[in-house]
Amino acid sequence: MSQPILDTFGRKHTYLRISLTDKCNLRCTYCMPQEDMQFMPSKWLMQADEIQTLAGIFVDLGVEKIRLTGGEPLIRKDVGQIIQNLGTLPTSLTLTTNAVFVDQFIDDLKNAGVRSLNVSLDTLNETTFKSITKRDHFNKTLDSIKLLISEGFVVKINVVVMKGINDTEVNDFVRLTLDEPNLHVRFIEFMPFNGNKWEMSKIVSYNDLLSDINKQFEFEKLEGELHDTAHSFKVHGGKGTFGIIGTVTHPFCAGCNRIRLTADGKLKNCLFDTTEIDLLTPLRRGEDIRSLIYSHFHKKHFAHGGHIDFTAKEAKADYEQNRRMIAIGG
Ligand SMILES: Nc1nc2c(ncn2[C@@H]2O[C@H](COP(=O)(O)OP(=O)(O)OP(=O)(O)O)[C@@H](O)[C@H]2O)c(=O)[nH]1
Ligand SMILES: C[S@@+](CC[C@H](N)C(=O)[O-])C[C@H]1O[C@@H](n2cnc3c(N)ncnc32)[C@H](O)[C@@H]1O
Ligand code: SF4
Ligand code: SF4
Repeated sequence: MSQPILDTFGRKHTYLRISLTDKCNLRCTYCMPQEDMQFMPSKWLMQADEIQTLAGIFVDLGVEKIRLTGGEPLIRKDVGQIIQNLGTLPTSLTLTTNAVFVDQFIDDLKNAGVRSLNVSLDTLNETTFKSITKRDHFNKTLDSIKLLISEGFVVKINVVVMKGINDTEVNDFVRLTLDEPNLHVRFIEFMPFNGNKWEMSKIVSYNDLLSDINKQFEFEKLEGELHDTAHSFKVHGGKGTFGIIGTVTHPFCAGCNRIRLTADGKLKNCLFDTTEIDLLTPLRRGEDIRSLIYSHFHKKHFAHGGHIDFTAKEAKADYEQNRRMIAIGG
């Protein structure tokens, strides 16, 4: 194996998130705020064999876990093949998905050794689902989650909590975990991206979430790893867990091990860093991309592309120039 991907803070980057597309069948307001989005032309996208070659290089540089994301990874026509190809690499493979099309890929997922999927579902109310996602797929999403669990997968539900939208449902989500050992719920603090009308006052903070949950449940904190996005908790007597991803008030940058590859083959060293570099063109030209990868991570900032506090004026200027979440790969 080659040298690992280190930054100047000594963080080792072992977790690769590959975005397969910036397209999606939903229109979640916090992620893709406009209905009429301009998507990347298909010819810009990494092809299945290029994804496999790039992933292989990252595995050689120490990547131990690959997550497919997007946009919606499961709307890509060749996703079944991509999953099967990546399943041959010596890493764990997983996906973050809205799950609407997951029933078509159960065998591909099993054959590729996928054991756990993260599924976005922000509400347990059909009307609220439609107002957040602008689409009518509530029942299909719930059925997909049930199917995944019945097929033996571990499911983590991602809930972006927004004040006045879905914050009254937090304890209903926690209740779902009580009887199901393979179901985990993570509440996420709403983050700012270009055009998503983020304001600090719209987030429900880590502390507020915990005190809300504490009104109905007794729970204990679980041990975790420094690189975990979520702090996890277990309700006394419960079987599953709940977690809080405190992106804004409890950032987890100190343990960051994340590498991002956008659907058009750009390398991002941080979700919020705008200085991405192109890997696809040099790969197509047969050039050595390892040195590009090392040097890009050598320039990585400690947190959030250089800003700890999202409310600072400079941070706002930066996140407004950043890609939308959908085009980064969440
Ligand atoms: N600030 C920040 N937030 C992130 C990052 N990666 C993921 N998130 C947030 O965490 C949420 C959950 O991400 P997932 O795609 O489910 O993956 P994960 O939490 O890294 O995955 P596991 O810990 O493997 O389950 C996302 O929806 C983002 O809101 C990151 O690098 N930085
Ligand atoms: C961009 S989506 C891509 C994968 C897939 N379409 C899905 O929704 O799971 C990945 C994750 O990013 C999260 N996300 C998107 N925009 C966000 C924001 N503004 N703040 C926090 N999380 C966000 C979503 O909730 C989802 O869990
Ligand atoms: S969060 Fe996922 S499902 Fe929702 S618009 Fe973004 S990419 Fe699509
Ligand atoms: S904001 Fe950047 S540094 Fe912090 S955890 Fe996310 S990718 Fe890593």
